[in-house]
Amino acid sequence: MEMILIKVHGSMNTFYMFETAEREDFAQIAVRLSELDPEIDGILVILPSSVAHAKMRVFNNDGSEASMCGNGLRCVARYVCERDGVQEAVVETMKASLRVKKEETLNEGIETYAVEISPVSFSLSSLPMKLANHTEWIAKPLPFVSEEIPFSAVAVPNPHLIGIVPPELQKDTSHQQKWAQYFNGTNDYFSDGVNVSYVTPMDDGIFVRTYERGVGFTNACGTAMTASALISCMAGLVPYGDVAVYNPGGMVKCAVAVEGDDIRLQLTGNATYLSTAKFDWQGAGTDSRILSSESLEEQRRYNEFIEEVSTVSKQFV
Ligand SMILES: N[C@H](CCC[C@H](N)C(=O)O)C(=O)O
Repeated sequence: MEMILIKVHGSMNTFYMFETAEREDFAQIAVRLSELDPEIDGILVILPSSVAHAKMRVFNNDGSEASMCGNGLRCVARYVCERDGVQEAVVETMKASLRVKKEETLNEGIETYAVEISPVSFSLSSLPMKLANHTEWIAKPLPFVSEEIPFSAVAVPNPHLIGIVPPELQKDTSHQQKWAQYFNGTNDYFSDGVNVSYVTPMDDGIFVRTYERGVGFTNACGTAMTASALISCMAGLVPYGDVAVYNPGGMVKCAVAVEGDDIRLQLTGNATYLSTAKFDWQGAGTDSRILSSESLEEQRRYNEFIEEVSTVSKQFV
């Protein structure tokens, strides 16, 4: 079966994206494509929806399905808005139908979209995370990991464990890698794994590096950056409102608003198309191949953008 794929990225978190009808083998397609193209972090599947303009399903490189993907949703938002000739749309995801909209470009020539990140829950059962005698864990060290790093557990709705760390733990990623690999293997705390982010306050925002469940270290994780912005506002590290979040793949803006129990999060950033590809899918266990691919020449502009913003994060990358 021949499929037309678009290779896309949000903050250099890179995926193959395609529109199709519901099928049972998306996990196997994700695994095969990640074998064929080591640059990708998963796949974004665009499906019909009875309640929204479209439905998005997300599969990590290891074939596991995620309930949300912030960087990916910006790319799906662009596809749906351009397909339907609209500036705003609604995209159905596993746990919620989310508002998306085209924004003024971050920089001319870079397509930019804003997406709602929701629902948000601090209840450990929503990750899930198991900690005896606790139902939440916010801004406290996990003594078995470190006495110095305040960790927070939050679902947006995919699961995130977020630590506020000094620059030294950004320059040397071995501490983050050790614990992220443990929490995504056989462990006593996260039965479904967890995305692990280390956050360091900067002059005008925060720097976030994420070890993603089902993938490993990525250039950026949209849900993680947004959750990290929320945690940083709650810790008083940055003011509520628009938070600049720097990452190895660039920079995004996360809008954080909290009124009582009402938490509203919005992620704004690029939605870049890298190339189109023809993929011959013959089913799992076969040697399905990418038959051809054609560059779309948008990356040059994004590289210039990274040059500008990476003056901040260059010290950590
Ligand atoms: N690895 C994540 C899914 C991808 C999310 C990330 N790419 C993002 O942009 O939010 C998980 O298993 O929850």
